[in-house]
Amino acid sequence: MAADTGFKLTYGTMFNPPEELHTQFDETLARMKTHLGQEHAMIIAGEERKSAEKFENRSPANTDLVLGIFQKGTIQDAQDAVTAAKKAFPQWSRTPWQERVALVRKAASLIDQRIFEFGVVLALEVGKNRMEALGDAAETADLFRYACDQMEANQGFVKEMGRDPLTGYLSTNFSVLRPYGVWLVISPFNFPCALTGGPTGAALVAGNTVVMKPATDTPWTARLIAECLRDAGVPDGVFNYVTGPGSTLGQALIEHPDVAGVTFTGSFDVGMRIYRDFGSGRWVRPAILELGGKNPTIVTQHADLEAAAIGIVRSAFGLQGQKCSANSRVYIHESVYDSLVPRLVELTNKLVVGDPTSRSVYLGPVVNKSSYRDFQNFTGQIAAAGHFLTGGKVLTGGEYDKGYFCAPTLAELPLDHPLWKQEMFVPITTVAKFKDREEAMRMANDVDYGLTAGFYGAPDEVEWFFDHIEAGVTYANRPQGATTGAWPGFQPFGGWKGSGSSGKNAGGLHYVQLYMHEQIRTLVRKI
Ligand SMILES: NC(=O)c1ccc[n+]([C@@H]2O[C@H](COP(=O)([O-])OP(=O)(O)OC[C@H]3O[C@@H](n4cnc5c(N)ncnc54)[C@H](O)[C@@H]3O)[C@@H](O)[C@H]2O)c1
Ligand SMILES: N[C@@H](CCC=O)C(=O)O
Repeated sequence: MAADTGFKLTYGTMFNPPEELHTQFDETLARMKTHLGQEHAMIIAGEERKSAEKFENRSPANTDLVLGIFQKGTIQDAQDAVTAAKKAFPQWSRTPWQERVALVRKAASLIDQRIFEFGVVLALEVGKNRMEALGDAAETADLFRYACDQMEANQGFVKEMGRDPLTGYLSTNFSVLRPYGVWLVISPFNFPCALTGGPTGAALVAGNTVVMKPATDTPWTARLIAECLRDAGVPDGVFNYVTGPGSTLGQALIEHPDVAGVTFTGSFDVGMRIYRDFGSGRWVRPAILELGGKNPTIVTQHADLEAAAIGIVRSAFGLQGQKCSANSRVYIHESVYDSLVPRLVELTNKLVVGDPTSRSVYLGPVVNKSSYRDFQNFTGQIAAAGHFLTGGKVLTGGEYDKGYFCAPTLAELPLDHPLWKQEMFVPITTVAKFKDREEAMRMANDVDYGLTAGFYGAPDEVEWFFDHIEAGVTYANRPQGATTGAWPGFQPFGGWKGSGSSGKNAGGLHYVQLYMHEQIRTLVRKI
């Protein structure tokens, strides 16, 4: 991104982008706004596929605005997509891994070339602010490249093992990682680029063929990924893009016996159901599940409170609290509570809420009416049991009346309230004080989730935090985000406990291997 400026966009660097990036975003937005509302087909076996029923993709910032018309894919479409992927598998899996790497790298470059188009689509259909939107697209290209780098660093995962200590024979052994077959990728609305593209890139590089199904709220971003793969020259049928409801199309894909593996990213409840349904096949198949979070931050009396305040507010309210990594619980040492909380409130009150494509806006709308109602329900519960430090209301009047806008909300709540353990996925964060850090750690770990966690304290407290916290991605003393903002190759992303099934993080050293099973090849020759 903006190579001539030397700027590398990550979620850590996105707060100070070069001016050129804004200019290009604005130009692309103006151009794209003139032809919204077009119809987009699915792609099955390399062909554009339309279905009888359609659905509208509307902007959550302005529900009058129809962004595009998408296909309500049927069970037949699901079957056709799996058939196409199955047919393409033998040739793709036998394509030398170096050629697969070259094609996926080319697709990554095409994402880079279209990055502002991706950014505009992500801002319009998800409601991401422009930097979050561009970040999601840039992360996707880097996830593609990271999977390619891993294939190369491991020479395609063909490794010679020990030779058997036999007399009169030469017995060689090789470990070879090989693809499974048809891989299903089901993605959530909140990172429709990285969480559709990341698993797809890894699955393809490994030699699987793919069926990708995005969330109903975010079909457009996934269509752009499909176009980049197609335009890079990935053969017909190797990837297939279908759109439609999870409960029908998604379920049909999960139940299809020819699907060899799945990566599902989404809520705990849907993920666990998929895990059980997928487990009812004829044999055990790999299911990579990336699920929800209830991410804590602990602030001790030795913390840099300004760094803590900035990091917490960024992670609590970035993307309207709709990140699996969002900082939804904050535990603060009682001696610094009265210093830190007013600063959290002050920074929260400065956040601009509005049209996510506007440069000054930090919080766009929540994604749909259901999330808007969730916010009203949760704030109702908080009003009854605790109290708001700031926020607590949906926003109305003017442009707010057309979309799903909510005030970023900080609240105090009794520690035995169920909302301390439930993922809310809206811009609400609860804060509480603690007396000693062991108590804070107990509370931090006392949830079913274990995705990300943050800590602010003295350097000699940091190892204690890392050693005791139960989470897959952990950050200490980080103003760029207390619990959010992982980047491939820097902070591979994945969860423990109810937050993830594989124990290996995306964009990391052990990820692409999840898309392959091992074959040991022993060859004996008499000598
Ligand atoms: N751990 C992670 O890396 C990670 C990342 C992003 C989001 N998430 C989680 O995702 C959730 C938010 O996303 P969401 O609201 O889109 O999640 P969701 O669970 O409602 O939906 C996720 C996907 O599953 C599909 N789906 C729904 N029912 C299905 C079924 N029966 N069969 C097959 N597919 C089905 C949906 O259409 C969508 O594509 C949050 O819980 C968040 O924490 C986790
Ligand atoms: N990878 C993102 C979160 C993705 C989940 O929603 C982060 O690190 O903040």
